[in-house]
Amino acid sequence: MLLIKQLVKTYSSEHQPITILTLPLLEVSEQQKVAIVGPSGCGKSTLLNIIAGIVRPSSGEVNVLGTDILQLRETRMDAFRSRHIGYVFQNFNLLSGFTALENVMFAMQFAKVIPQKERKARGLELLDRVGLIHRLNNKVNRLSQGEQQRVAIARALANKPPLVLADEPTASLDSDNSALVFNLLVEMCSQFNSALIVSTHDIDMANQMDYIFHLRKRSESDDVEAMSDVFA
Ligand SMILES: Nc1ncnc2c1ncn2[C@@H]1O[C@H](COP(=O)(O)OP(=O)(O)OP(=O)(O)O)[C@@H](O)[C@H]1O
Repeated sequence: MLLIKQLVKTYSSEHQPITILTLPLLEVSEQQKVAIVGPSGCGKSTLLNIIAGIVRPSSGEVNVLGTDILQLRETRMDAFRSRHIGYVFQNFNLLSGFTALENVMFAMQFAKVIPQKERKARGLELLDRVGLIHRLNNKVNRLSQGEQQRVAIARALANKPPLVLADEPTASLDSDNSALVFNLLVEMCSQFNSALIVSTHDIDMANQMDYIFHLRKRSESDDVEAMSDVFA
């Protein structure tokens, strides 16, 4: 389902390039649930954005569902993502001028995986599933933070994606909503047979996953060590 090999992400800075992520190997199988944990700045969001094809790595291999996504140009990557990957962001990333139902429907219209005549029924079913059937015609900017994240979960699962990514999906929520939203995300991925990769600082949430992947924050001494390996 997902295979990452020898991944490196480097950003250029004023003085010298800074490597913020190195990842020799990460493999996720179908329907597996994986937590990515690590200190702030270790590259969790960057890793998820690389898997989603939003950020390009400096080197390495990223294979999603048998496709080498680094070979896809931007428009083909957008189409691939919309069909195969659901993404739940920390700050929801909903279209604020539109209703809950419209947000879910737009995802289906763009991907064209769900036949047109089934889209409305599926949107209603998903919003019912996340407990928002009474809010479906409300503009999302009028919804509470927890409600907005539940719309985002419904949208992420709208196209029955085999892979769902979630970047600290409960970071903007209070503790009651956090548990509710996280459990909903996990349950819905199980229900729709989607693999889930979630970055989180919350160890209780990470412990609910099948596997915890620890990312270490890189330090300047890592680069010095790497340089001395090269010159050894
Ligand atoms: N476009 C960019 N240009 C330069 N540096 C960047 C860029 N994007 C991210 N970084 C740096 O890369 C590092 C990793 O960032 P990232 O957001 O992936 O970390 P994170 O583990 O998700 O952090 P947090 O837990 O705080 O959200 C940080 O030091 C960040 O400043």
